[in-house]
Amino acid sequence: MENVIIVQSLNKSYGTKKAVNNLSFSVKKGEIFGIIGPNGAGKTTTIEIMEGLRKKDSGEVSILGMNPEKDRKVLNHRIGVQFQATSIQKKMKVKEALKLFAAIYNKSNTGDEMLKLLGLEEKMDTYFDDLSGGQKQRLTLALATLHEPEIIFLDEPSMGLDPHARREMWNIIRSLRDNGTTIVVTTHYMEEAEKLCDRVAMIYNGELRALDEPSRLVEDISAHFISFRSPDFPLAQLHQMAGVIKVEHDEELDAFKLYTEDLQSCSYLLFKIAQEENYHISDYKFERGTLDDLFVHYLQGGESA
Ligand SMILES: Nc1ncnc2c1ncn2[C@@H]1O[C@H](COP(=O)(O)OP(=O)(O)OP(=O)(O)O)[C@@H](O)[C@H]1O
Repeated sequence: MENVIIVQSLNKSYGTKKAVNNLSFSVKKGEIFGIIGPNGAGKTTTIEIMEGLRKKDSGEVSILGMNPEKDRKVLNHRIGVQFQATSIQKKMKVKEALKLFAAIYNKSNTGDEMLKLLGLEEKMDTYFDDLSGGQKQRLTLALATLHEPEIIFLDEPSMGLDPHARREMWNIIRSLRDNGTTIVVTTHYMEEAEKLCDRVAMIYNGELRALDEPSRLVEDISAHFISFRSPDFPLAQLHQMAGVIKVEHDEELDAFKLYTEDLQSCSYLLFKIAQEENYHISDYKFERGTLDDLFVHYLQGGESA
């Protein structure tokens, strides 16, 4: 599949703070590409450089074969950027905001189909400030897509939305993708990354830590674990067990989590030791990790992908 975005060895510092550190990735046409990472990881800086809103220090960024710094005017008509709700005037009506953006993009229509999809038809005469959080987010999405861009950049699109509104937002984003639009989305909701994105890049301290389909990322060895309770299994013995990568222990609950490369042989060993030493095990289960687990693993371990 064709790459519509290529980022190569991107660097950006603010004074002595390195916000983006030698970052490289590419985005394929028609995918939902997630950029995930904790607060301050460099997500906004990266997305704003791609949008042409921020200057890079070094590296290459190609958006639809163009340079976002030099070709910004042309690119503005081919990419859509979802602005933060705070950048829209409170006393502007929905229809006025739509007209304004239509004028900016030289479009005569105000995205009627999109408005229907977003459920905003009834809200045309409502002031922006009187919309609910979900409606505001949907309006900013409508404004970003009015000119039918080929790529849409969304910075935390479901921030502040309740779970129902968040799912609605995901459906809208998926339908844009299904119509051939490429979507780049930053999020720090791991569930959003897992359920919405086709591929995710995990960044931390401005560096790429992992990049793959969410389901393949959680296939990562460290994302599998065994959980059980035991009042007497010595923690030190678990640490020494072959194949164990990490042990978590909740003393209050006598609960353990063993992260392992090999669930089967680790389980065999666990029960073998318990049998020989007469330790007690209960509530035993295998668990497949989620992106949340992987995220915590990378943050704690700090290993590179
Ligand atoms: N204009 C700026 N001046 C100085 N430092 C900045 C500026 N913008 C961002 N930073 C710093 O650069 C780092 C990366 O910030 P950035 O906003 O890109 O991260 P982020 O992953 O989007 O974080 P968040 O999820 O909190 O929005 C942070 O340490 C931040 O404090």
